[in-house]
Amino acid sequence: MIFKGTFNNLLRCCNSAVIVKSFRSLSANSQKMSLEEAKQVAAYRAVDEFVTNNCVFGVGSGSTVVYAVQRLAERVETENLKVTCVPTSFQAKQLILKHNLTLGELETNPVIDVTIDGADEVDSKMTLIKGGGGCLLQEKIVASCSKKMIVIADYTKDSVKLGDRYKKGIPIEVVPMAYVPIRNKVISLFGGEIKLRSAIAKAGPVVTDNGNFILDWLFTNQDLDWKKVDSTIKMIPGVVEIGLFVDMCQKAYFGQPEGNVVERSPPS
Ligand SMILES: O=C(CO)[C@H](O)[C@H](O)COP(=O)(O)O
Repeated sequence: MIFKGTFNNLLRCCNSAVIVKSFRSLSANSQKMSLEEAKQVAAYRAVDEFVTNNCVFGVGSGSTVVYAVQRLAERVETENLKVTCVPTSFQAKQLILKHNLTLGELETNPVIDVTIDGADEVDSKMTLIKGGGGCLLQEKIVASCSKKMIVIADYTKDSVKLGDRYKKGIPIEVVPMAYVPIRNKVISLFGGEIKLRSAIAKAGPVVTDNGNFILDWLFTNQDLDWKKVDSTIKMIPGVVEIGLFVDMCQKAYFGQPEGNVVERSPPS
C-alpha cells in the first residue's frame, strides 16, 4: 500500500516533469515559429510594395532575405515579371540561382532600383547595424548604388538606440594583416572591446566572401555620433568597411508576433 502510494507520487512527479519539459520545448518552438513568421510577413510586404516589372533588384543577405527571394520568385512566375537581381553575397547569389531568377551584376547594372535587405538592429533614426552574417561590404556597396534601400526584419531588431537589443557589437571588415592595429585604434578612439570573429565549423577566424577578417566591436557608449564613427573608422588603414549604415535606409518593415507589420521611415 505504502509502496503503491509512493509509486503513484513518483509517477505524478515524473509526469509533471515531462509535461513541463514538453511545454518548454513547445513554447521554444512556437517562439521560433513566430520569429520566422514575423520575418516572412515583413519580407512579403516589402517585395509586394517595391518590386515592379523591369526593375533591377538588390538582393540582401541573411535568413529574412530568403523569404523575400521566395516571394519574388512567386511573383515573377505568376505575374510574368522581368526582374534583374544583383546579389550582395555568395548566399544571395545562390538564392537567385536556386529560384531561377535573372542574375545581374554591378558592372552591367550600376544603378539598382531597390534593394531589400535584413539588419541586425535598427534604431529610432534608422541607423542600422549590419554584418551579423559577415556580408556587410557587398551589402553596403549594393545599398549605395540603390535608389531605395528597404530593411526587412522581425520585431527583435527594432530598437531605440543601437546596442539596446543587438549585443554582438558592430562588425568591421578588415584586411587580415591589420587586425591588431585596427583593434587597438578603434578602442583608443571610441572605447569598448573588440573580438576577432571566430568560425564555427573551422578552426580560426571567419574569412569573408572578400577574403577578409571580421572584428566585432562591442561599444559601450550608445550615444556616439554614428555618422562620425562610421567615417572615422573607415579612414583607418586596413579597414575595408564597417557595418554601420547611416542615412542609407528609406523604410523598415518589422514583422510582429501577431502577424502584422510595423513600418518605419526616417525622421524628417
Ligand atoms: O547584415 C546581414 C548579413 O551580413 C544580415 O542582413 C543581418 O545579419 C540580418 O540577418 P537575418 O535576416 O538572418 O536576421
